[in-house]
Amino acid sequence: MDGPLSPRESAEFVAGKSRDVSIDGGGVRSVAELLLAKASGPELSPGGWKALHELNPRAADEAAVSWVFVTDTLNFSFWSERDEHKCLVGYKGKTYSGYWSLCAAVNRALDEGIPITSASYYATATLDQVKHIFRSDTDVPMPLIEERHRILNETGKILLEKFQGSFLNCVRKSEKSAQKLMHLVVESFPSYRDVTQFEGKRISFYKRAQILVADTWSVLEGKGDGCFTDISSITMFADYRLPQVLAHLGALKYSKELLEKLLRGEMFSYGDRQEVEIRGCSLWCVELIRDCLLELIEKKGEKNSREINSILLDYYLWDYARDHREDMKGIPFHRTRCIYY
Ligand SMILES: Nc1nc2c(c(CN[C@H]3C=C[C@H](O)[C@@H]3O)cn2[C@@H]2O[C@H](COP(=O)(O)O)[C@@H](O)[C@H]2O)c(=O)[nH]1
Repeated sequence: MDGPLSPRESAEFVAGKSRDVSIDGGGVRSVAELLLAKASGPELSPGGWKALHELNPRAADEAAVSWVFVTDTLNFSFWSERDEHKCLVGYKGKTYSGYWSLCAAVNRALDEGIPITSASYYATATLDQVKHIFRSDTDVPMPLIEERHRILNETGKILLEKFQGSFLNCVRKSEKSAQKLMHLVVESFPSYRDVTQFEGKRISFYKRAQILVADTWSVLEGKGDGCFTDISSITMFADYRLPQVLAHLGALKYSKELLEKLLRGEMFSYGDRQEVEIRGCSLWCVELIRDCLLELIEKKGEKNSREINSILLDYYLWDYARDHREDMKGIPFHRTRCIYY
């Protein structure tokens, strides 16, 4: 059987048939103009991954790559039923929520001498050990902790069997191709298989596999084993924050019916038509924003020394969503509980 459409093909296909989500051309342009002002700044450069985020590894060695692998293996579903009542992790005097609570818990475990980034540890870690590592400072635990335990054991066992326990070995098998690495990850690790159906076609968004490739590129600073020749073929990562920020910025529009469902906080199942439309249109929207931004840079005559790609746009927009949480309160995010994003 043929594989699913690629994330980019899937997004174009979904956007072309979407009923409840649409992309606003004017909004796309205004986001591109917002990004143009940042095009030569640190936020839109690969170095921003380390410079702007204190929890990310400083090094570019095997341990740092292992850190990226374990965090991106668990990089899903942090939203809480009530935003004022959520999992929080205190680390080195700061309190972290959402995705950053995961990273803070990983760093806290390492400081406590727990080898959470070693496959030989997490392949057989018990549920109690995993609950301890990802413990919350509030009475709200990290969501899906049992699934996180199962995925850690499954992924650790496969990494030991197929790649001698080192994700860097998996990276090296990709021969510096981002696409080869993405497909090797999806073929090897079941929890990364973010694939569903839409209008009779098998489609993929591969959100965690793509962000894993992107974060590997970032932690290795685009050099050596991380010098992927086709890194710009990786698309944005179809999570639940990017749609929210794209709607907030006017680039994504929801039908009245869908907006009312979102505002009621209704749950969506992974693969529901409207959930797929939100993810697919968001992904396609960022592709259009990138195209528009590259045109604006061209027109400005600015020789853009660095290539702007969808990864850097995604990172920027995700960080923007974090920094503008208050302004975005009125724009809901879609609530799906799953292990894929
Ligand atoms: N599209 C996209 N989705 C991303 C990320 C990241 C973390 N990357 C950062 C790390 C280093 C880089 O510099 C990035 O700044 C997490 N997520 C997703 O968001 C959701 C969590 O959100 P909240 O509940 O607010 O913490 C959840 O689905 C998670 O999988 C990203 O970059 N892009």
